[in-house]
Amino acid sequence: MLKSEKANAKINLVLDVLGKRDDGYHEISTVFQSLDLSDTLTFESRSEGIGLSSNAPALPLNKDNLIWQAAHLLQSHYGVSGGVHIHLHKRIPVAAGLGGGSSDAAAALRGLVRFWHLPWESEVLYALAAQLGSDVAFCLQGGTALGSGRGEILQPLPACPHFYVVLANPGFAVSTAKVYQAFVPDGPNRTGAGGLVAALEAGAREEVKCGLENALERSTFSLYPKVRRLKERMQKTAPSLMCGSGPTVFALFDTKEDAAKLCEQLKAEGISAWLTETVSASLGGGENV
Ligand SMILES: C[C@@](CO)(OP(=O)(O)O)[C@H](O)COP(=O)(O)OP(=O)(O)OC[C@H]1O[C@@H](n2ccc(N)nc2=O)[C@H](O)[C@@H]1O
Ligand SMILES: Nc1ncnc2c1ncn2[C@@H]1O[C@H](COP(=O)(O)OP(=O)(O)O)[C@@H](O)[C@H]1O
Repeated sequence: MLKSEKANAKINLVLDVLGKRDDGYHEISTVFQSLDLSDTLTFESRSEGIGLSSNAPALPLNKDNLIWQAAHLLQSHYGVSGGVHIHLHKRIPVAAGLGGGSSDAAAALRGLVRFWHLPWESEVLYALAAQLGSDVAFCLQGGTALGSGRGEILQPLPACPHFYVVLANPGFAVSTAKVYQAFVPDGPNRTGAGGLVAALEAGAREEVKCGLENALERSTFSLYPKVRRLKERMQKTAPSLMCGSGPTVFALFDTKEDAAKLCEQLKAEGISAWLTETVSASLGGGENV
């Protein structure tokens, strides 16, 4: 029997960079939010090893793929003797600030726990997630959460009010490591995550829109001025922010009609755009197919 698992994209409603650590990572404070836009992983039994296939030609189908790494970590930790073939149906743009690779890795962990009939041991899974990448722990749970440390320490937050979300991508990939490297602190005047957390606690949707902030924008904008122009274009219509390390920009809408209108306008201007929406926790959507 084939089994499948959804891997949802994420955005950061706030991303504050607090400083550089001795291990080379940056200490951050971020509000993660899952989106409905997702990849799908399908699992099929095989006698040994880990096989990968995908509809995305540019992605590695070997140990460089985060799905392979997640499967390998789980197999080794629990001494699983059988193998698996995993097909990735990619819809989330790659290296776009939407956490696609991290979410695929988290979906591989969730899906393979069921597929191999392993126990759901949260401590083990979150430790494996943190080894795979800073965003993988959030992608394991999804919904709305406050991330600290390098992003892997999570605190639950009230679910974000529902928004339709337009994503626009300028058509090139951005290296997360390069963006963090280019980060220069901007002094003590940062708002940080506090305002947005308060807005979520009050369920105040207008305050959520006003609280959007991403400290990595300056680095990415200086490396890729086209991303700044894309944000300025979107900001004319709705509250907008760069996703993670970029270069995708998102805009928040109350109505599907208004979101669809911007999405169509962007496409008419030759910009890749998607219409999606925020989703609350309980990710996975695993099913037998
Ligand atoms: C910027 C964010 C915001 O959610 O997302 P993306 O733009 O990648 O989606 C994350 O912090 C990215 O997390 P993730 O993509 O998992 O990064 P990792 O694989 O752990 O790290 C890639 C590289 O980014 C840098 N890095 C990452 C996280 C962090 N807190 N500080 C860092 O300096 C390090 O140079 C690291 O080698
Ligand atoms: N399953 C995967 N899906 C996407 N990217 C992957 C995957 N496995 C490894 N990668 C690598 O991870 C890097 C970051 O991709 P991605 O997670 O999509 O972006 P971001 O970190 O900007 O959210 C890319 O360079 C890509 O080659």
